[in-house]
Amino acid sequence: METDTERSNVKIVHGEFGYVLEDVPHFTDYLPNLQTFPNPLQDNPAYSVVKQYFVHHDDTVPQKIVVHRNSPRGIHFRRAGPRQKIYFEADDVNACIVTCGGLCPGLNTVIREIVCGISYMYGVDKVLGIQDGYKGFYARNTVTLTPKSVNDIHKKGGTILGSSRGGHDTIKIVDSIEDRGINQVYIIGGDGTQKGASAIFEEVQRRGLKVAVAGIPKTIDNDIAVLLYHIRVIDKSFGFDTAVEEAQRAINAAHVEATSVENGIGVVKLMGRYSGFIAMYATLASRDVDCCLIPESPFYLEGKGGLYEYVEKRLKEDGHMVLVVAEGAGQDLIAECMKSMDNQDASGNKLLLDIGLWLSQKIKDHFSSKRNMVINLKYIDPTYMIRAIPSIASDNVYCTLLAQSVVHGAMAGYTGFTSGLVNGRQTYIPFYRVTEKRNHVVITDRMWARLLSSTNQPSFLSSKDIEEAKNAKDPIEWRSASGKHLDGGLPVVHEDDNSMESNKTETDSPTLL
Ligand SMILES: Nc1ncnc2c1ncn2[C@@H]1O[C@H](COP(=O)(O)OP(=O)(O)O)[C@@H](O)[C@H]1O
Ligand SMILES: O=P(O)(O)OC[C@H]1O[C@](O)(COP(=O)(O)O)[C@@H](O)[C@@H]1O
Ligand SMILES: [Mg+2]
Repeated sequence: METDTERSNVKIVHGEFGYVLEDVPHFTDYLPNLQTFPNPLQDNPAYSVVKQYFVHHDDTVPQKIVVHRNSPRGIHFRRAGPRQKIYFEADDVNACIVTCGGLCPGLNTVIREIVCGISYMYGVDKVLGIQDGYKGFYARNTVTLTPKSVNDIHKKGGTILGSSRGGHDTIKIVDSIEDRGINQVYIIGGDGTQKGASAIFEEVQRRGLKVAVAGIPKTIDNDIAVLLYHIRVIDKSFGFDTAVEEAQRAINAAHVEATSVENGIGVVKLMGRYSGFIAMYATLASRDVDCCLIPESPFYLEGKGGLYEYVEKRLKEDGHMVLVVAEGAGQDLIAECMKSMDNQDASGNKLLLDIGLWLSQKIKDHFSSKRNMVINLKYIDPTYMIRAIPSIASDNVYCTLLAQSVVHGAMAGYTGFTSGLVNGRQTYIPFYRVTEKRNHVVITDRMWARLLSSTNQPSFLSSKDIEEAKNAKDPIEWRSASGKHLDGGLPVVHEDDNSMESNKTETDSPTLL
């Protein structure tokens, strides 16, 4: 892995008492003597009562908010928001928006708010929608987006622009950007998309183009990492709250089914290829779940402390149970039973075997053949229903903040950045921080302990596992040390420095997500 000093476009500013600013690239880094313009917001009636129109050039947001008396001030990110000087005149802006990867509630809200924000705040009226993801740059027509055409789209699920996996061809994409005279590119997508955005930015910079490339992080799985020394930076991604809310309906149905019959078991599969955040938060929110299984925490079926034993205990005590399983959980167990296919989708993501169906069948077989018990198991797979709905109110507000922030950043000449919420403040984060690793539930962290104490389920960890997890250099990826790779079977790359520090800080991190 590239270190910070080897990376291009790394802008680190050091200050007193261990203050560090991880700054984002700006046009002026590679295009000197650009003309600037006064920000039209100062004449905008919406801002007329705001005491301070513009973000102070020195405003930064700390990544770490729990500090000790003598600890250094640590890493900061540039605060998002309108700047006094901007690098585009309204008539010169030719913006485009693209959505890539899997669906996520809130995509249309982000599109709407970029179009409305850039139009109402900056007077820009040329915004193109790129259809069907990255490949749309060179293989599809574009659509014109206006505040009128996007007015109601936040009420619909999905993305009005369409999306896709695969098809990222940096050269063809940047050729298309140049040919169309586009000078602001807004890219909405997950971890793969942000990697693609970073490649586009590098190529744009190499060609010396005055084109702002800005990302808006999207992931229903909450697996966009933005890790600094193993501490999560972005609080959460949009659509996540909606997904957790919608998952409650499936869990509730499973609970009703399970409580209505003798020895009822409700199994609900939720999305989460590599990260079990939706399953974890849906479980914590619901209180009807007796067991939550996620990719980060290994489990086993047979014997003492195993899943079968726990299911039997719950049935004997309560007469029913509800089990939530994230789609990436237990893949090592299925692979032992079935010939692993090792297939990938067009973007290179591993195609998973269906844990929900497999586990349901295993439980049925166990109780009928080995325990001679009659059970009634109902399996619910609401995964695509959850991500196809429009976003709920809190996510809509969040999408608006992300969209307006990203527009302010691009107008101010920042580029190669993703907008993100850090400790409740909107910030600009350099691409390389978003693309380094995936975000995972840290099972040595307090949040997973909270879940275990809420469901009262076994941890399924042996004392050897616990020791390994606690002593792992990287608490997020400890399973890889024991040969169980979370990230699609690929070896996980570790950051070697600061790992001891990370052990301490991650455990103390109060961040919910
Ligand atoms: N390492 C990469 N470099 C460039 N583009 C990538 C990379 N990984 C994924 N992409 C592109 O990003 C898009 C979305 O990626 P995908 O993994 O499907 O979804 P998501 O961004 O939601 O994780 C696809 O068009 C894919 O080709
Ligand atoms: O849309 P597909 O190709 O069926 O893939 C399903 C995957 O998409 C997701 O919903 C979102 O994944 P991305 O954020 O990587 O696009 C995952 O939870 C799920 O594993
Ligand atoms: Mg992804």
